[in-house]
Amino acid sequence: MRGGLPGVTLRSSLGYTVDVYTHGAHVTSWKDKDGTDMLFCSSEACRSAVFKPPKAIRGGIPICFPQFSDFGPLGQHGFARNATWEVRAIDRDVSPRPAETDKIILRLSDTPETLALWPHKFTVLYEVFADGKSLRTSMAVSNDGIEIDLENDENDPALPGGGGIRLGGRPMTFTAALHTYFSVTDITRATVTGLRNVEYLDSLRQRQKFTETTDVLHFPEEIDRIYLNTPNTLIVDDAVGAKTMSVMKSNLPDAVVWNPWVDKSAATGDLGDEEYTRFLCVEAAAIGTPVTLPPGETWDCFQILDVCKDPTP
Ligand SMILES: O=P(O)(O)OC[C@H]1O[C@@H](O)[C@H](O)[C@@H](O)[C@@H]1O
Repeated sequence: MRGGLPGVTLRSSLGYTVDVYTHGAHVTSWKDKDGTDMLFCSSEACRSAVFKPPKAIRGGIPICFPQFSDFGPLGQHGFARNATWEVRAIDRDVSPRPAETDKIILRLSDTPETLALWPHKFTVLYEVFADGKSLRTSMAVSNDGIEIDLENDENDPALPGGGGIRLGGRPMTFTAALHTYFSVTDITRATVTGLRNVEYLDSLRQRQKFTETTDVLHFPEEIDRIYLNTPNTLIVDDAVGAKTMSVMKSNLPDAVVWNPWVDKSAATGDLGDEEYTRFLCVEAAAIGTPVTLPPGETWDCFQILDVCKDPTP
């Protein structure tokens, strides 16, 4: 694995491979059997790809949690992408249909460092699943802020009110995104379909709200938008390389569409000057309405990335 970091390569029954690192629970590639990557990852060749924790990896699927962008007091995109996650399970060909599934489950929970930044006890389980051509990533966030009131034991009939467990933790509120960098051959020829009539916040215009008028979105310039309450399936078309990918998302109502274009690429240390031409971020997200999770409860989401049309050889 790059940078000598710990990680695994998942393999699907159709010969697809998916690289996952414990640093950031970061998926960095999703390749077909011919080695074509559906995801972009900044290349070592152009002094980019910094695989040095705690810096987040540029490309693949960074996890933005518990904060998207600057929507709160934490650092940009929260701390999950900078943290080292624990491997909970690796499932290699153990299903009744051999070679049908190959997955890893990673876990992140509060530490003294996260509690100093974000005062909540939590667990995130993140599952990456290479299934045929598709790549499924799912996340379950639990609010572990439960306090058992030992003074109020339900087995003690002498206590007033019948006793019981008191949930003394506080609700926790967060925003999140699966910040997928799709690989495209030429950004000026790539498109995203499925956002017509969807309202968006334009991050390049003080996050003012607009409504998308076009069904097939093209990219002739920088874009940084948070589309709110989108359809659950969006299509990313590479056009030139002729590969077409879909994003199917659940419990992630929003979608960020981002490409930094010339000036911001040049100003981004871990991105080659020309690399903006080769990716398009479409990020399944929960931003417009932050998630508020009561103590003891769990919130789940997932995205399934699929190849609708194979790349031209
Ligand atoms: O450079 P970072 O922190 O990885 O963020 C990349 C981009 O991430 C996108 O999700 C944001 O909408 C952009 O505003 C931001 O520039």
